[in-house]
Amino acid sequence: MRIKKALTIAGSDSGGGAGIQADLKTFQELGVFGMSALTAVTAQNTLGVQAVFPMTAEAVKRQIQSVGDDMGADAVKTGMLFNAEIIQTVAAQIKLYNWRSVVVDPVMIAKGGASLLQEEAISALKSDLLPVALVVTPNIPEAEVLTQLSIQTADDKKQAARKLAELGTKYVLIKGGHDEHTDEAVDLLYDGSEFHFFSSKRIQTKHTHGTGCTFSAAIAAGLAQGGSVYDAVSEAKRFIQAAVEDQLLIGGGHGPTNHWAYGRRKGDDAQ
Ligand SMILES: Nc1ncnc2c1ncn2[C@@H]1O[C@H](COP(=O)(O)OP(=O)(O)O)[C@@H](O)[C@H]1O
Ligand SMILES: Cc1ncc(COP(=O)(O)OP(=O)(O)O)c(N)n1
Repeated sequence: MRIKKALTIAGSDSGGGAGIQADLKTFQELGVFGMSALTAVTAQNTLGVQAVFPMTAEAVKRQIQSVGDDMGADAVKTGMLFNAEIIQTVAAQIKLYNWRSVVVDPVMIAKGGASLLQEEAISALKSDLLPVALVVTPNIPEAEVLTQLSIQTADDKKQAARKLAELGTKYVLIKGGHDEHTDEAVDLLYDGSEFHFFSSKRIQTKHTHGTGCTFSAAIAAGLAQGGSVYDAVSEAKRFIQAAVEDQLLIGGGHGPTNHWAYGRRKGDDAQ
């Protein structure tokens, strides 16, 4: 049996809801062997981020090389990268190993407001990382920062997606989790010529910690298994919907999503 493998390059969330922990749980649930290169350690729980300890760029590079030189990766996703030096190192390694199925989740700010990316690193994200991405998955505030556009309407999302595609990424997926005035959670995928909307019922809950990490990891898992971007996003949308719907109710703040829910539902459907 040749199992497919995915590498996450991201930060650690001690609370287990976001970051590397969410990514590895998602890979596991979707039948993909998960590997990791840690960019930062955060002391974090459902109440917020209490501290951030970045790794050196050299430490990040060495982890990626250990995976790349021996095991290889069928897909890669990036999450919290924290500073420009780490971003430049990660982009260079992606090029070196000629990894093509690359999902970039441009993580900037955690739900509680803590900064997970230094402001001066945004230009490196645009100039170095987005050109090597197959898919970039900003939420609305991240898309606004990256494009300097205000995003209120579906047309604004389309304009922002076009502008992001000009930076070199092949597919742009603008997530609608922050669009809280609608009853739906609508994500927009742009493939360079056409727009596709992925819509689901918005769940009224505060337990959405790690939705972005989980969603982008699920897309990477689909790509690792050889699926198209459209199919990977479709399945990731079903995965995140189930994970938000079947609440775990852990912690006193924004609790983590349920990474088991999708697999359990599929198991139930098969019976
Ligand atoms: N309350 C919700 N109900 C259903 N889906 C949601 C909800 N919140 C977020 N999502 C979905 O989770 C995914 C991640 O979106 P988002 O929360 O915008 O990302 P981030 O965590 O990066 O801010 C998207 O597919 C979005 O539509
Ligand atoms: C270590 C780490 N990485 C990323 C995030 C942000 O995760 P995200 O999925 O965007 O979820 P919220 O922070 O919005 O809940 C994080 N918090 N920690």
